[in-house]
Amino acid sequence: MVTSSLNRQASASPPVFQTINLTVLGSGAWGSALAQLAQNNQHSVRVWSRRGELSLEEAIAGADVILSAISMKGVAELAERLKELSIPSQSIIATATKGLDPATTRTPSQIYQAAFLEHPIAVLSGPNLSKEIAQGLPAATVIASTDAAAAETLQQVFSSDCFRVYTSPDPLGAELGGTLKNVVAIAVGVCDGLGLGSNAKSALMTRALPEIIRVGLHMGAQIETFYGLSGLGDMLATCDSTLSRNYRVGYGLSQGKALDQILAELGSTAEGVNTAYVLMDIANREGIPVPISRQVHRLLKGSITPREALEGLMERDLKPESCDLL
Ligand SMILES: NC(=O)C1=CN([C@@H]2O[C@H](COP(=O)(O)OP(=O)(O)OC[C@H]3O[C@@H](n4cnc5c(N)ncnc54)[C@H](OP(=O)(O)O)[C@@H]3O)[C@@H](O)[C@H]2O)C=CC1
Ligand SMILES: O=C(CO)COP(=O)(O)O
Repeated sequence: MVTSSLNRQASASPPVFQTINLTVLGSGAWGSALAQLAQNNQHSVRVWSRRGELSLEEAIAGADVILSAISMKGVAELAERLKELSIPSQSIIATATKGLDPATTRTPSQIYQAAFLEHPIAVLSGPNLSKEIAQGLPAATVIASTDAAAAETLQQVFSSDCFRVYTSPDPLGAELGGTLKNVVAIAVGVCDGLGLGSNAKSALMTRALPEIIRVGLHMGAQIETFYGLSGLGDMLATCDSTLSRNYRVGYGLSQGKALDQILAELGSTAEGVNTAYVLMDIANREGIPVPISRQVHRLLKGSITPREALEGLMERDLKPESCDLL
């Protein structure tokens, strides 16, 4: 197994990296783009999909890094299946999924950490619309882990002259920034679809950030992470792009389309829908104010119209702007 300490020569010399055996779980848009990035760096990459020919056991055999990039709905079951296989404790388990588990309200990294107490766990999260990455357009991301060596190993697996990878010690913060902004992207899609203008859009995103931070701090994340690439950065990318599936969900709702129809037309994962429901479970349970996400949740449930969602936000009690983060 390779760890970053093994990969590097003495500090005076330039780093020398070894080939890593990487298994990517999930051959969707994101899993495929990440596999390609690692392959471009000459790492040895296997991709597993539940519909593919490789068994899970075959796919992970000898892997230094196992990167899960499947939709949230499969994560808990996949973690259980992986637990049944004997994975050496040096193997890094990483996740690139942006979602929350409805049954436990856990993040993917929390699910993997609970299943693999001895393994280094890492999160890959950032402003990374997969289509742009697959086209080789420049981008940056964050690999976060409490195990610095694991984060550095993954940093070298994916870094290239068009993909700049930063490390962070806050996996939960990196993951929550990427996850919770999907709900905001739905709101912004509605805002654009209703033609509410740039002032409204800017206000929505800016007011959504303390909302995300409030939840993040409550769950144990670090505040500075939310001002970085995996927080603000990902919110800007997702809310500003028609490539975002979550944005397109909001846009479709603003045009009077039914949620089922929008999701069927998308044909791929829009995690913000499930996340809005789980987020409301957390916010209600813990008493965390999340007014924007609450309106998105009501809209997704069909309890209010897009216009009513907007009115609900504009008619709230007047208050100072100062960010009441806790
Ligand atoms: N696309 C993007 O730009 C980015 C996506 N992400 C996140 O990555 C995750 C995957 O997104 P993306 O690849 O785009 O989505 P896709 O819809 O393109 O692919 C989803 C993948 O998950 C697999 N999957 C779904 N359910 C299960 C299950 N129960 N068990 C095993 N595998 C399952 C699918 O397998 P099958 O094909 O067999 O259905 C498919 O490989 C999401 O959480 C998303 O938020 C994060 C950053 C960027
Ligand atoms: O997370 C993403 C960009 O960082 C992808 O956004 P969508 O899932 O909304 O397409």
